[in-house]
Amino acid sequence: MRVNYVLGNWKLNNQRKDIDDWLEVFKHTAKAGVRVGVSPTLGYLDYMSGKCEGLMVGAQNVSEFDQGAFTGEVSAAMLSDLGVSFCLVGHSERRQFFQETNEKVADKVKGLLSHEIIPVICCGESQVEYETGQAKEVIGAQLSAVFSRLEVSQLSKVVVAYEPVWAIGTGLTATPEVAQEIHQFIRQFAGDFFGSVAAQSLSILYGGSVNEQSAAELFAQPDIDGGLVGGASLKPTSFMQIIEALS
Ligand SMILES: O=C[C@H](O)COP(=O)(O)O
Repeated sequence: MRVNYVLGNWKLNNQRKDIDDWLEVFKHTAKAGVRVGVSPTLGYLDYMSGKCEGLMVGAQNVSEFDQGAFTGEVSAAMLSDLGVSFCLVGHSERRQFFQETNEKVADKVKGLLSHEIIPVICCGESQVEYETGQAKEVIGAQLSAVFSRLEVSQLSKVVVAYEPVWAIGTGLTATPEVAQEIHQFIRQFAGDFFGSVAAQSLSILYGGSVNEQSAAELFAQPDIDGGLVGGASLKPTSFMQIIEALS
């Protein structure tokens, strides 16, 4: 049985007062097999830690380096020291604006695993790649860089998030059928590397304009194991309804 996740990505939003207001409203009752978390910006990780029972705190990025003269970076060891449970890697905004390559993503995943932080490996195609039928090829290249450096025993310790770039922040959610087709492809692709039994243990989340209206139908798909939620996670009531949709 796979673990299901609903993870919020607050991106470059929410200062202390906003976090206090969010936590005031957000209520969460733990459900078996479901993990819930949010990722504030780096500066507020410590502030968020331990503020809400059953709510994991995650980071949005990590350095591929352990330590040294790398101004402005934060290592996996430091995230672990701050009590971080999961960390996004390879988010399309980092690939697009911060030159995060497939190889860097693979290095980051290795570093996070060595500190027992769950890497949430983001992948997904651009609009042009989607329209020209290249989605699977692009996602395959993104994931093979990571999978080729993992042991089979590590597959259940990572999470993959499929986030079509054209659906992020646009209000254009992929249809449940389109999302399911790609999730099924990702699971088969993992199976080619690690075997089909191991691939069944891989949690694959969908991200891209998930909201309280679209969540239930997406999460009902057999290979969709929850969501990575951006904009809607900033509103605690919406985020709670999205969590409720995962039953
Ligand atoms: O990490 C989250 C994704 O970028 C999705 O963002 P969104 O829900 O605002 O489209």
